[in-house]
Amino acid sequence: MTPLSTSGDPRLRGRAVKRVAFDEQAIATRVRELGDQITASYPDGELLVLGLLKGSFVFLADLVREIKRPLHVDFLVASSYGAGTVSSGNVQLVYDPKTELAGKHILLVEDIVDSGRTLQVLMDLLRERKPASLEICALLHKHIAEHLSHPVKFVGFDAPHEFLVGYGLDHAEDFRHVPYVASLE
Ligand SMILES: O=P(O)(O)OC[C@H]1O[C@H](OP(=O)(O)OP(=O)(O)O)[C@H](O)[C@@H]1O
Ligand code: HPA
Ligand SMILES: [Mg+2]
Repeated sequence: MTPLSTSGDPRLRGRAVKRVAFDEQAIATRVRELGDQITASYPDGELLVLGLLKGSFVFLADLVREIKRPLHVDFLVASSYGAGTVSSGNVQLVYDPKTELAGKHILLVEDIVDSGRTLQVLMDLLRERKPASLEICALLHKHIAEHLSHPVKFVGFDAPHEFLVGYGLDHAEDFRHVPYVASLE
């Protein structure tokens, strides 16, 4: 972990950051590696990258620019944390993509896998749409999910067991625009 002075960062609303888990440079390097891995993994055919909002919006924007093959992008919106720091257990699908999924290679992009409840609900739903393949790419994985029926094929970083913010991740909607990933005091 990088000890870092973020006390003067005006994006933090005066909240103290306990530590920076992944800084901008580490994230950029890892996203480039993930892009290369994904580029090399897919055969011909239609690749649809499905971003899970809101949390994945920053990661998705960086990641797709590192995937060197044709692809389309669409989004899902799901929510279960609200203003809390633990899953409510109630995963609400707020927006369902209109794009046809049948016969396409679907890559679901997540910011973080924590309890795994979000992925469990969404993977069951997406599988029913008969894609040619269905895989997950997550920037962060806490490796505490007990009931994930589908392995996460592409993982950016193993994440510490702390509540993290930044690079798309929020606490009560704050901090999504912070360019590094940090844990809060
Ligand atoms: O593995 P889990 O315990 O289900 O947690 C992971 C999910 O929780 C967060 O979403 P949130 O409900 O906060 O919505 P958001 O993406 O709009 O912030 C996060 O962005 C992931 O999608
Ligand atoms: O650690 C986290 N931070 C932000 N959002 C989250 N959603 C699940 N886990 C987290
Ligand atoms: Mg959230």
